[in-house]
Amino acid sequence: MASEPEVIRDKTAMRRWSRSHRSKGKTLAFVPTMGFLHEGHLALVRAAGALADLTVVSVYVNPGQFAPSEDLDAYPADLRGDLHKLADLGVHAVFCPTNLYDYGEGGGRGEVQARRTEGAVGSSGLPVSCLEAAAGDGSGHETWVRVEKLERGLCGMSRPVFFRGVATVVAKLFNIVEPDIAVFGKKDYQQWRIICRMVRDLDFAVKIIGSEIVRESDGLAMSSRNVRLSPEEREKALSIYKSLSKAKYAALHEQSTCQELKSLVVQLVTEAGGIIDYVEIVEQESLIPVEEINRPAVICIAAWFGTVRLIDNMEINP
Ligand SMILES: Nc1ncnc2c1ncn2[C@@H]1O[C@H](COP(=O)(O)OP(=O)(O)OP(=O)(O)O)[C@@H](O)[C@H]1O
Ligand SMILES: CC(C)(CO)[C@@H](O)C(=O)[O-]
Ligand code: BAL
Repeated sequence: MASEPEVIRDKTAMRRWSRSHRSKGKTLAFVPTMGFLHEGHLALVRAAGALADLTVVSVYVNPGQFAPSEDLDAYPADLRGDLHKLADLGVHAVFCPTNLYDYGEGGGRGEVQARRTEGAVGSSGLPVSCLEAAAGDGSGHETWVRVEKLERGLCGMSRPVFFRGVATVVAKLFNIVEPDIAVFGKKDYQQWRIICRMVRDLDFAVKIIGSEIVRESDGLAMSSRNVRLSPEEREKALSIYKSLSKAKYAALHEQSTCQELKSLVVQLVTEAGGIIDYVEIVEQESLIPVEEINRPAVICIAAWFGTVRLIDNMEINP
């Protein structure tokens, strides 16, 4: 039986753990997560395990990437279950920080929720996340990492504080864990590209690996949020995978235009009962919208089923 991972809650202790192993010449692979782990996460952990001597997984639901109107308080959690799964995979340390932001976090998600303000823009006119809402607008944390162009489109349109929150917390986690390698899922395609760009632009000494999307046997992309779908919504949500697959086929075999491909996805998901947030076809690296698929592209979607917003994508390599 694999030994239990060390559970580290304090950021100074995490850095100490990492440095003590690195000083002995060990390499470290890191998988940041928000917990409630499923096979998609575990695939990243296995990939990480094959790439370095030691694997660290973080479990942290980051208030800095949720707007007050979003689903921070509804985000599922099961730390005990997560630790069992990670022990089975031989993970060495699990970082569940309680003091990542030294202020404003108080009792965690409950306290953030209790002091939450409405909307995503504070009195200063600047975007406000649940982290700022909890600390009092304008006080506490004020340094944000922004990947300015890549964060604008796709999920950045409807989640205005999301990517600055993700880039900032990942920068903090990299500074604390000091990994050699970090693994991200391509399910969150824009997030993966943003982290690659941040690492390049800010010279983080971390190699970023993008890991393929893991799907349920019927094609639905695994996501912690799937647990919040009713059985009927779960069935309807399959339209995402089905429509992306049809669009990819049409792109490769029927010379359809991007407009036709996007309309096809919108139509199939809407007919199934989903509410479209966006459907876009973009270049794989720059995420710039394309009119024609004559170079590597990716078709990205976000859609609501009931109160659950799901994202998915499919790469198209002509
Ligand atoms: N189905 C999947 N396939 C591959 N990677 C995944 C999958 N689901 C999540 N990941 C990756 O796991 C990491 C942690 O993601 P996170 O904890 O937010 O899980 P999640 O399932 O994406 O949750 P949600 O979408 O509900 O926020 C991210 O790099 C994400 O891309
Ligand atoms: C990368 C991440 C752990 C940052 O909070 C989160 O956005 C996620 O789980 O994808
Ligand atoms: N997987 C991305 C985390 C989020 O949606 O907040």
